Amino acid sequence: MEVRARAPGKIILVGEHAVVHGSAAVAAAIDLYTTSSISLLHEGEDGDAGAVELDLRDSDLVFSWPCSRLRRALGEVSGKAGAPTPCSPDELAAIAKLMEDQEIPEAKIWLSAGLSAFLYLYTSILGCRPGKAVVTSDLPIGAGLGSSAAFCVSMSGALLTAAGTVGIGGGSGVEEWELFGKDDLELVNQWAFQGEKIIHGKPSGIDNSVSTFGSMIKFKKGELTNLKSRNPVKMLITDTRVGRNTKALVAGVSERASRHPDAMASVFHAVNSISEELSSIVELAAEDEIAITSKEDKLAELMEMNQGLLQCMGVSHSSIETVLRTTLKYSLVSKLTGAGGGGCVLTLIPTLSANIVLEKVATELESHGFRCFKVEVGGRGLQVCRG
Ligand SMILES: Nc1ncnc2c1ncn2[C@@H]1O[C@H](COP(=O)(O)OP(=O)(O)OP(=O)(O)O)[C@@H](O)[C@H]1O
Ligand SMILES: C[C@@](O)(CCO)CC(=O)[O-]
Ligand SMILES: [Mg+2]
Repeated sequence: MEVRARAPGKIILVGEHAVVHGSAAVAAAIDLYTTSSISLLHEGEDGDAGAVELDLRDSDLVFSWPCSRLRRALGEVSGKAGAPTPCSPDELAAIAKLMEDQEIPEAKIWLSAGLSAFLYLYTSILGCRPGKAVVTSDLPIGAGLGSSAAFCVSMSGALLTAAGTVGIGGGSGVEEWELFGKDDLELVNQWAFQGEKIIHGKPSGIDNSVSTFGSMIKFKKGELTNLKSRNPVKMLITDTRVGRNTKALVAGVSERASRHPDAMASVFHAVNSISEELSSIVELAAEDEIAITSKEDKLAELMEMNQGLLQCMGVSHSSIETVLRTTLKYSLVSKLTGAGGGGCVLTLIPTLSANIVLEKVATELESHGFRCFKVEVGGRGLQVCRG
């Protein structure tokens, strides 16, 4: 039987990078998903132990590891029902060796981090038994919208469901997306975090948490607060199409922080204040204590301040600056989202802004070779379907 799980990408409204260093950040799920499916296969009758296959549909690439090869490299891992054990350096080294068997095209070498996270999650949860995973995604990969987290959350959700560790009903025979209970979501989130560690190095956990639980959240030092938002914010997203890598950008900010500890501590402190203020504005607006236009003016100013501090951290990019300058011509405020260094930029769309302005700004941005799209913010997290 096939199990499918889908997990959303995210935007970070304020607080990226500083959140890795203990500041608060605010993030929200978006309506673009990564879907992972798992089908368990039977071992062959002629002593053939079968294989673990990963089909990355969007990249048109299929990877396969014979189970006998996995057992030789990783030992007799039997799969684990409970909380995850972090991937040890020895296990990581064995997984890196298994990557060498695969022919990853040079232009897609960045996929190896995702493949390593997959092998860790698959073998840790299901052991070295044969099976087939298929992944598709609406998200641009490596562009700041949490593609790595959506990959790890959807894969962990599908694997744990296939293992029978987390549960949804037997299914009504009609294909429909179902939600997990809170304890099951917590478990999926813990596994996804371990996968994110393989891809990001030192993740804060904000991306996998918002992808798992959905909605809009404040996140600080592993603690998550749900932010009720009655009038969801509207955002235009511009993908600069400049490739970047979250692991390298996070490491770069940490290096800057060790070169200038006092100055960077002040930057992180300022970001924390911005995130705290933004989350209380979102909550006040939900209770009708503040008018929508006043809320949007404040959000815009806080996002602008956060962008300045992200420049201080060294994670802006000339393509991001081009988006900022272009949207400012139309009195719209923007900031990078996710790890920066290229990738995606958010532009706050005020409720009263005219469609014609949006069309003009999007046309001008696209004339620079960027790609613009609108997203719904604050929707559902992980969902599962037994096909
Ligand atoms: N659908 C997918 N299939 C395979 N690998 C994926 C997929 N989505 C993400 N990945 C892995 O995650 C990596 C991108 O993660 P990275 O953290 O750098 O960017 P992001 O998650 O899109 O942005 P951010 O972390 O800033 O939100 C890819 O290089 C790949 O290894
Ligand atoms: C840059 C970062 O803050 C967000 C990436 O979406 C990294 C993290 O928190 O893990
Ligand atoms: Mg990521």
